[in-house]
Amino acid sequence: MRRWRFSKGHGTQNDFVVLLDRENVLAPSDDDVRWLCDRRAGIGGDGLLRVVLARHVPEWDGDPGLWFMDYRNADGSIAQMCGNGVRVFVRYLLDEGLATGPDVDVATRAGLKPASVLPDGRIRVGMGAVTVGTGTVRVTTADGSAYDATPVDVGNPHAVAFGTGVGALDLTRAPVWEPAEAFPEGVNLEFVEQVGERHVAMRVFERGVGETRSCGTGTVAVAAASQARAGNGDGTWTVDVPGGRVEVELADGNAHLTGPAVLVAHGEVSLPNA
Ligand SMILES: N[C@@H](CCC[C@H](N)C(=O)O)C(=O)O
Repeated sequence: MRRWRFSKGHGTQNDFVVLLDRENVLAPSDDDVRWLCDRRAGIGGDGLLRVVLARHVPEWDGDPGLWFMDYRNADGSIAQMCGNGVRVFVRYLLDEGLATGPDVDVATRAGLKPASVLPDGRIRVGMGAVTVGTGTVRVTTADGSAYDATPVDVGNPHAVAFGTGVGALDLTRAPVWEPAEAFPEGVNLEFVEQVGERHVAMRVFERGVGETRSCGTGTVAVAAASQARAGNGDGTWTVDVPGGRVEVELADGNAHLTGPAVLVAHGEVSLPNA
């Protein structure tokens, strides 16, 4: 029987199982990830955050003394980056005494992410470069509604669809995009509604998960695509998601994401036999 210590946390209700694996010995399989993230059979989460020392991660060529965020989607797939996850990861490091704040650097597959805990408790993360693509893809939701969507790279792939009120969207099944070759490894799909000046609301259908209550990289994609579309100069965007609100600062092609991060449970889980 494998018994693992875990924590559970969320950032604007994008929720994660957190596993401390300092010396890289746990090796969760795809099935393990799916089971841990299963809301009925396991603990439940949109993804898994494995906390491992960066020196054990061959693809990391930076400071080996940092903590590496090994992020996995609920279906077991690996993603480059998770904007809400990195805040929860920082909260975990601080609460467990694995780092000292208020500034904490996190190693990720999308590079080094510097984070700071703000006086109000929210966490601000340097997300790095955000690139709004040219052209559009056509995204069709379950009820047959079709939207033009702008590709955006936030380290992981996104497509941001405009021209919809988010309340009535049908995300009960996965939307499809055309041409399919635009995103051979899948894509996170955001749907945006303008709320006010530099203020938008969105819903998201995440690659490897399904509809989630929030997606941090998605909020950055939405802010960048909205800014490009409006022809605005750099500035700070408020992004409302079903699970709360975040702020995205855009400057010179780079983004900072600020939002809450909380841990809600700690325990021990007995995994089914492999
Ligand atoms: N929820 C995350 C994004 C997680 C990864 C994504 N599903 C992908 O496969 O790229 C966020 O907060 O950014």
